[in-house]
Formats: sequence, structure tokens, C-alpha cells
Amino acid sequence: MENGAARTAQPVIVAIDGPSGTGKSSTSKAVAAQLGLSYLDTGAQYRAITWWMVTNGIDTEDPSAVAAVAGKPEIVSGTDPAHPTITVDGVDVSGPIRTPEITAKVSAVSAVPEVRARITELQRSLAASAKNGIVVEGRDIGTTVLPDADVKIFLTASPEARAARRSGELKGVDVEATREALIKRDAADSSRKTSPLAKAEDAIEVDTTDLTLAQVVECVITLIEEKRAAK
Ligand SMILES: Nc1ncnc2c1ncn2[C@@H]1O[C@H](COP(=O)(O)OP(=O)(O)OP(=O)(O)O)[C@@H](O)[C@H]1O
Ligand SMILES: Nc1ccn([C@H]2C[C@H](O)[C@@H](COP(=O)(O)O)O2)c(=O)n1
Repeated sequence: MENGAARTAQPVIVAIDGPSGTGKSSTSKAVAAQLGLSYLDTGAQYRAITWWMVTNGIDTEDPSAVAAVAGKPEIVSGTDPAHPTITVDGVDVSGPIRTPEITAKVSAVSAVPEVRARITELQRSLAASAKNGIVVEGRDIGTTVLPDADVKIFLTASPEARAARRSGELKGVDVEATREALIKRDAADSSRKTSPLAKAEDAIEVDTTDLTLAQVVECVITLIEEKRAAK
């Protein structure tokens, strides 16, 4: 952290949004680590509340049922980019929130306005308390959660590249099925009424299709440093 902290003079708030598999988590973690910033994976928070709904037998397709209990779970995110953590009511859910069942149900739960209000409040409070600044990644960070962020990035990549990356992670999973699932989740996340997946007007779009992860990280760090130098 010391080297990173030396590269960062003032607190900086960085919003990184984009569809699934564009490299938001990998890029955000690396940028935060290199610049000595905190890191927040907001998708993990929506997955965590979805895990709680499923574990407690709530019908995730029933928005009123989800809304009625949205305030119940206590979700705590650890923001060290070298060791991000997520707990629900004190239980470490970092593994269980990545199952195909939770992935299939998270878009419906995260579309419920009461869920978004609860999670957005948590996100703003974590960003406000990050001493050196923070990289926050998700779908609506630049548009809704932190509209005054110092730097806003919107990552994109072709569905084929994203599916290939995801299939590489999940050995034996069919690329075409992965591509279809990604497109379906993006469509649900982009079409919901409350703070949909969208590029903020003042966000810089970075197409990562033909870039390595290291190139994307360097590009984002350059954009942050340019913005800081211009301040
Ligand atoms: N530029 C890149 N080139 C090749 N692979 C990459 C690149 N960026 C990320 N990856 C790989 O793609 C996969 C998905 O990346 P990551 O989880 O960071 O995406 P994401 O946008 O956060 O996805 P999600 O929104 O679904 O959580 C990971 O295996 C990661 O290592
Ligand atoms: N700011 C955010 C972040 C995530 N979500 C929802 C929509 C995603 O499909 C889901 C899981 O995110 P991932 O772990 O794939 O990044 O969470 C959202 O609505 N807003």
C-alpha cells in the first residue's frame, strides 16, 4: 500500500461501471491496489442480499415480498482490494453468492427499489469514509450512487470476448450458453426502472475487447492521474 499511497496525493472517488464480464472487478481491484485506494464490489452486495432472500425462503420473483424484508439483512463489505470480504448477518458469503442460482436471481432482486435504496445508502457511506479514496464498481455508480465521482469509467467488450473470459473461469461451461446468459442479464439490468445499467454522460468509455487486463489497468490509472493533475 505504501507505494500506491505515494502515487495518490488527495482522496479520489472513481466510479467504474459496465456490463457483466467487461473486467470491472479485476480492473478496479488492481487500480485500487496500485493507487492505495479502497475498493468496493457493489455487485457482491446485490448478490449478498439475494443470497439472504433465497436462504430465508423469500420468493425472489415477488417484488412486494422482497421489498417487505429488504431492510432486514445486515450486509458488511470489507474494502481492502487485496482481500475484499462480504458478510451477511456475520456469515462469510463470498463463495455462496457466486453460485449459478444466485446469478440467475440477482437481477430480479436488484430491480426492487427498496433493495436499491438500502444498498445505495451502504455504498455512499463506505465511499464517504474511505480515507484515501475508493474505486467503486457496478452498474449505476456514475449515474446514481456517486454522480459527483472524480473519475467515471464505463467498460465495454463484445459479448463474444466476455463469454470467452467467463467460460475460461468456469471450466467445462459452454461458451454459447454463457454468452446468452450474459446478454439476458445485461438486458434485465439495463431495462429496469430504478437506476438501470447505463453510461453516465460524463463517463469515459473504454472498450476492453482487444486489450489485456494490464493494458486496461494502465489506461484507467492514466485517466485518473490526468484528472488529478488537471484539478
Ligand atoms: N482485458 C481483459 N482481457 C482478458 N481477460 C480479462 C480482461 N479483463 C478481465 N478479464 C477476465 O475476465 C473475467 C471477468 O472479469 P471480471 O470479473 O473482472 O468482470 P466484471 O465486469 O467484474 O464481471 P461481473 O460484472 O459479471 O462481475 C475474469 O476471469 C478476468 O480475469
Ligand atoms: N451497481 C450495481 C451492481 C450490481 N447490480 C446487480 C446487477 C447484476 O447483474 C448483479 C450482479 O453483479 P456482478 O456481480 O455481476 O457485478 O447485481 C446492480 O443492479 N447494480
